[in-house]
Amino acid sequence: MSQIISPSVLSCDFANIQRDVEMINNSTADWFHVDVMDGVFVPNISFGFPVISAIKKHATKPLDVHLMIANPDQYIEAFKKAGADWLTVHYEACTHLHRTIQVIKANGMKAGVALNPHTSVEVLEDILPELDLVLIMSVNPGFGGQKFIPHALKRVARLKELINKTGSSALIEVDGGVNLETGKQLLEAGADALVAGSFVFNSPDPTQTIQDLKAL
Ligand SMILES: O=C(CO)[C@@H](O)[C@H](O)COP(=O)(O)O
Ligand SMILES: [Fe+2]
Repeated sequence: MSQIISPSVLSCDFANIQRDVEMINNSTADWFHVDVMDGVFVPNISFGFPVISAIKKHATKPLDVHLMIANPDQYIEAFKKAGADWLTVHYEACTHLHRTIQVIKANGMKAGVALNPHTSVEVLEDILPELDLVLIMSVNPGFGGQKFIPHALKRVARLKELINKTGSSALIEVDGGVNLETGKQLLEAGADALVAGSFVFNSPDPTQTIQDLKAL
């Protein structure tokens, strides 16, 4: 199976959101990466339910929703209603992570857990068989366009070993500073899915850039 490419709509032109959604529809991208930031868990605010619903209305591919919010439990059902297919919460934002995962799945979504750059992948060992996805942050969350933190490569390799050891079928997704160079290294380390925001949307031909990432 080739890698999953999930362009981050955080970097799209919000005045032309339908155009950018159609671009992703017509590209070789697999998912839409949708970053939700609340100004509490991360020092930035992105967008909420009306924007996600608007994206869902036009998207022909699954929405991969990355919640950078405190108390995500409060909103799980609402994200399902807005159109999330994959819902990823941060380990650092959840006190009862196991319960949160069960509730996401009970609401008919795939369940993911994101790890900040400082959080050891080993903290997920015991619940890996329950997870559909682990999102390794290769930048500190909150902003697009940041520089890739190289230790993400070792983290992906360690997580891959744990996934194999526990018999989990979780996908490894990586988010932050992904381009052709870091993307290639991440795939070699064991990543299954790459998120790319500024690299796609700041390029002269986003459709081709998505294709280039898909062809790595
Ligand atoms: O979750 C985040 C940032 O917190 C990301 O999904 C960004 O949207 C990725 O942007 P680039 O680093 O690819 O520009
Ligand atoms: Fe993200």
